Amino acid sequence: MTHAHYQNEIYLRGLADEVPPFTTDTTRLEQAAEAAMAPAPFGYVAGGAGSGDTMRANREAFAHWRIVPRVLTGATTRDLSTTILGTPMPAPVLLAPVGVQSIVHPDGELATARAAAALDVPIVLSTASSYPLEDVAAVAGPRWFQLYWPNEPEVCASLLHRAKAAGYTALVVTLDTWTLAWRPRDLDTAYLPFLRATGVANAFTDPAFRAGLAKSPEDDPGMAILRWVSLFTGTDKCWDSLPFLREHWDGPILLKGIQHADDARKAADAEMDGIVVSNHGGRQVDGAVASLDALPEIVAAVGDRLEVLFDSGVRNGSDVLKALALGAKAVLLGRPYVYGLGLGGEEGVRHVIRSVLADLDLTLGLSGNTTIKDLTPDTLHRAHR
Ligand SMILES: Cc1cc2nc3c(=O)[nH]c(=O)nc-3n(C[C@H](O)[C@H](O)[C@H](O)COP(=O)(O)O)c2cc1C
Ligand SMILES: O=C(O)C(=O)c1ccccc1
Repeated sequence: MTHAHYQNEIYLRGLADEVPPFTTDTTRLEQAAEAAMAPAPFGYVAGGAGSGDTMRANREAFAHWRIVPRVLTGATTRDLSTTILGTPMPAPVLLAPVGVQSIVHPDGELATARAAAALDVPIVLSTASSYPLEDVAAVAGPRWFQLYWPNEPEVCASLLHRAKAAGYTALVVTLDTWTLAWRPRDLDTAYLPFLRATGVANAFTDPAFRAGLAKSPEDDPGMAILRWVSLFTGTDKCWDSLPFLREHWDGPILLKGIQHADDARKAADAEMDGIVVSNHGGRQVDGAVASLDALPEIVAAVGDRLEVLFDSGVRNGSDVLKALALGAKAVLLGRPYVYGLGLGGEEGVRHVIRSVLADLDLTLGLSGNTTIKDLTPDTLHRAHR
C-alpha cells in the first residue's frame, strides 16, 4: 500500500459515508491527541524548552515560505522514492528518534516499528527506547539507530555493536541533548519519564552497562537508572572524539542537532556522512533559531559534501515539500507520529505516515512537480507573513 493508494482508500471511505478513524489534517493531531492521552505524557510530548518560543518559531518559519504552483507540467504520476546513505525509501521521510514511547502507548516503539515497516518507511530508534533494540529490530523494516553518546567507552561500544548486529544500518548521533533543557511543563507536573523504567531497556539489557553496576538492575533499579542518566549528562566530547565512533561503527554516521553552518562544515571536515539540521523540536534551547531558517545557509555550506536531513516543525506534505525545496534530502517526522501512536497505536502511526505521504504526493503533483529532484528554492516564494 503506497501513498497514492491511501488517498484512494480515504476517498472510497468518503463515498461510503464512512469517516476515517483519525483526522486527515496532520497539523491538528496535537489537539486530537490531547483529548485522547493522559495529561502528563501528552505534556511531555507536546512541550518544549522554556516558554515554547522556538517550538512556535519552528512552525512560523514554514508559513514564511509559500509554494508557487506550476501548471501543464504533466505531473499526473509522481515518484517520491529516494535512497539515502544506502537505504532505499518510498519517500524522503523517516521517523525521528523519540524515546520512552511506552508512556504514549503500551506497545511503544514496537507499534511504531510495525507501522513503519508495513510502509517501508525507515525508523530511527532512540537510545532511550522503552523496548530493547533487538526486540524492535525483530518487527522493524528499514532501521537506523540514534545514539545518545554515553560517557563510558565500553558502554558506547557495546550499544554500537548490538545495534549493528541487530541490522540497524546507519548511526544518528544526537549532539544537542547532552543534558535535558529547562522544560517547565514537565517540571511543574514532576513528570520525568527518563528517570523511570520507561527509557532504560537498552541499558538494562546491555552487558557492559550491567558489568559496571555493584548490584544488578533487577536488585536495585533506582541505582541503575541514576547511573544510566549520569552516563548521558554532561559530556567531555569534542570534534576530536568522532574517530571513536568510526572505529566502532561500520556504516554511515550522521550528526543530529546541527544549526550553524560552521558546525556543518566541521561535520564534513570530520568526514561524517550526513547531518540532521534540527533543534530537537524546540525542546532544548528556548529562543533558538527556527530550524527551517537555519537550513538554507547550511545547505549552501555543505550540501555537496554530505547528506543534509531536516527536522523540527514538519507537520504535513507542504512542510516536507518546503524543506526539500530548501535543500534537505529527506525529513524526519517527530511529534505527529507520536500523536498517532497515542490516538491509535500501530494503526494510528500508520494513518499518520500514510496521510503525510499522500498529502506530499498530491501537493508535489499539484504544484507541477514529478519527482523530488524537481524541487528547488525557485519552487518557493518568500512571503512577509
Ligand atoms: C517526546 C519526544 C522524545 C524525543 N526523544 C528523542 C530521542 O530520544 N533522541 C533524539 O535524538 N531526539 C529525540 N526527540 C527529538 C526528535 O527526534 C525530533 O528532533 C523532533 O521531535 C522534531 O521536532 P517535531 O516534533 O516538531 O517535528 C524527541 C522528541 C520528542 C517530541
Ligand atoms: O525528551 C527528549 O527530547 C529526549 O530527547 C529524551 C531524552 C531522554 C530520554 C527520552 C527522551
